[in-house]
Amino acid sequence: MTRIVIAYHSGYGHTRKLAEAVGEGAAGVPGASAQLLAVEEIDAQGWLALEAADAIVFGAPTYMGGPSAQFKTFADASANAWFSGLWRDKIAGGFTCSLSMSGDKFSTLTYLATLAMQHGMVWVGTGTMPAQRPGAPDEINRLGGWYGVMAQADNVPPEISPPRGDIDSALAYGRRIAGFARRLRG
Ligand SMILES: Cc1cc2nc3c(=O)[nH]c(=O)nc-3n(C[C@H](O)[C@H](O)[C@H](O)COP(=O)(O)O)c2cc1C
Repeated sequence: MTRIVIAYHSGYGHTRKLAEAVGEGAAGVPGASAQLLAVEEIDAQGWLALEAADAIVFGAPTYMGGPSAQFKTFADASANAWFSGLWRDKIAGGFTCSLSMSGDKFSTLTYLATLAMQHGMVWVGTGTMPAQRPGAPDEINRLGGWYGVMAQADNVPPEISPPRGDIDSALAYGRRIAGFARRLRG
């Protein structure tokens, strides 16, 4: 079984919707399993799950132009795994959600990729074609993100926003990550 762990923080539930979709997409690939890990609650079991993973997908909301402080606390704590090379050669990816269409989401994604590179992981982008109608709420990759999944949520409950297109983007990304993990890690 190829193991995909989605290590995410979500303050108000919007990024969690993406985490769930990435997990659903990944778990739908034959031979793959997915586990969601809320990084602000991580314990010894959680660190072991990350160590055993074939792929880790990082998710954080964009707060003040970067990943949330809770995610950064987790990233800093991952220095222990870094010292021993525990995440080396694992597949990696990332996603973020913010209020504005841009909102400096790219800054968050580049940070997540940098974290993966520091750990010696292999980053996988979305590989998605641009939306036919950019910005349309039901379109996959409506915001044109290739580094990782970009989502936008209005200031409403997560059941309403981010819209279908962003959820579908996260589903497709989960499938892509699991596919790579299957091929490269077995
Ligand atoms: C402290 C804070 C900082 C934020 N900074 C940004 C920002 O830089 N860009 C943006 O577009 N939205 C920003 N937002 C809005 C959030 O990114 C947005 O509400 C997102 O959907 C929250 O995701 P979550 O529910 O997973 O926490 C900020 C929200 C908070 C609470």
